[in-house]
Amino acid sequence: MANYEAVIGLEVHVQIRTHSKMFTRVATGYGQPENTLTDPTVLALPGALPVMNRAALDAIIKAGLMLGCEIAPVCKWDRKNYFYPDSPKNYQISQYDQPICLGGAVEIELPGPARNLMGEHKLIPLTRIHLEEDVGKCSHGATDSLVDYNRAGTPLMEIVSEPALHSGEEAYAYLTALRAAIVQGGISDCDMEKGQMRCDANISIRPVGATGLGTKVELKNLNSISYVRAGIDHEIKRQVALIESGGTIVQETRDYDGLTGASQSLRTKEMAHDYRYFPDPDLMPVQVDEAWKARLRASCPELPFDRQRRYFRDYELPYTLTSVLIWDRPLAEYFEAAVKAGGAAGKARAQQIGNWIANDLLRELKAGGAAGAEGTGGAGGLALAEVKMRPEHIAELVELVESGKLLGPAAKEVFAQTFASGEAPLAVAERAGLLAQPTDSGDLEAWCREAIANNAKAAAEFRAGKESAINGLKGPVMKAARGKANPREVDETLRRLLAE
Ligand SMILES: Nc1ncnc2c1ncn2[C@@H]1O[C@H](COP(=O)(O)OP(=O)(O)OP(=O)(O)O)[C@@H](O)[C@H]1O
Ligand SMILES: [Mg+2]
Ligand SMILES: [Mg+2]
Repeated sequence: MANYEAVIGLEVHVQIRTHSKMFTRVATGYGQPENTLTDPTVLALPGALPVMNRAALDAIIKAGLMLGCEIAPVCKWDRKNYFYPDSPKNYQISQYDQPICLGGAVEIELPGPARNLMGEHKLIPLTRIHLEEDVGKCSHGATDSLVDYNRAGTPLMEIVSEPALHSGEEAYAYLTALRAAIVQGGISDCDMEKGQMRCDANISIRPVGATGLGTKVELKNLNSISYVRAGIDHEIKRQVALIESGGTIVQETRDYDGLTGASQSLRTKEMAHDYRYFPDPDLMPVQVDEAWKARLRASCPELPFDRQRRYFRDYELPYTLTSVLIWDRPLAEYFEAAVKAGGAAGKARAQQIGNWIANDLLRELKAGGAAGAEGTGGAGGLALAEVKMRPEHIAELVELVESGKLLGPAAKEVFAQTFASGEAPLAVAERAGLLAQPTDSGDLEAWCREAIANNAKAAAEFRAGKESAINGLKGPVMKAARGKANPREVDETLRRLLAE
């Protein structure tokens, strides 16, 4: 293994979330009764003609702009000819030599040395992104086969990477980042279980130091990001073992079974299709002008890693907290709304605000039963939009804690009640008697003087410059106050008396 380097390029197919199909107005959908989402165009009845779906074009241009692609001023449609029952037209409309998006890159993060440390970032260059139509679905029985055309004609974008990945781990990071960008851009939900995102991995190996490319093997049917990682690592080992035992790699397509961890050949190069691409005479080329691009550019959200850099810079958030927030756009926007609601103090308290969201709010969301939020592995459970606790409530809660009006356990209780009812934190705390008792300043001063007198050593240490020695005095004061004193007032009073 040490003598070989793996080279991997990924082809990722993503179904664009549109109401209607790519070239006709019949609805798209999943889980409907078989062959109900069809019409003469989908079924390729004689005389039916395709009409482009502008929403699908908008979505792919947006994806291209988010990933830094060049948007071709003119692109065209080609027929990819092959016969298989899942494509009733006998060809698939795709884009061959003039795709709509060229170049671009996906920024990835590899696992860090520890969970709380950021890993290495890399830019994985893209070759192209083009638009095509999805095919139907065949189910093969023992003696017969059935075909369902509901999926046929769904807008599908194919994102092709350069052969620039080198391990299953890198492919995993690439798919994670790509999926987040597409989901956060509102282009697709990328649910792999529903086939909304599918990945083929092209894998070759070469001696370390070589620059040419080895013979590639294409792995198909990788239906989860973890299976892609496992399938690639398995294929790299298989190729190295084959070469080391004196064999040669044949160009072929293999099927990797994520459950058994084994792969088998589906077809070799000799059986590869000759697609006889030619321009589709029924469709005009597409011209994308500056105004069209500008309109979509304005709708592009910030990419997760750009958001993370902004959180480091503006709020000095710790890495672990940012990596909870950035992968789920509604969650990140909720956090930013809470910081904003905190006004001038919000920015300084961004970390406390983030902690309540990442720990307490997410725990409640996950425990909730409603439909998933964004599907990026973030919130899950209850959707953020349905939550009664609003961002301003988090800001108010943090303000109460920071000003010493709410102590730890009481703050948790207020959180639980606000989450359940949507009643504002201050109102909850007042009604339930959870506010820290305003201590009589005379009492507080007396307790503090007593604590200083009874703990002369700690007092002397503090006066000599040992900052932490003050904690040794707070305990006795709190005890005298039966835990009800405002910690900030205790701190201030002790400091004032110690400075006398
Ligand atoms: N020798 C190689 N080793 C690893 N990856 C490769 C190699 N050669 C090409 N690739 C990668 O394989 C992928 C080829 O995808 P592309 O869609 O261009 O062609 P294809 O697989 O022949 O077409 P189809 O869409 O019909 O499957 C790209 O991601 C590319 O980076
Ligand atoms: Mg391809
Ligand atoms: Mg391919």
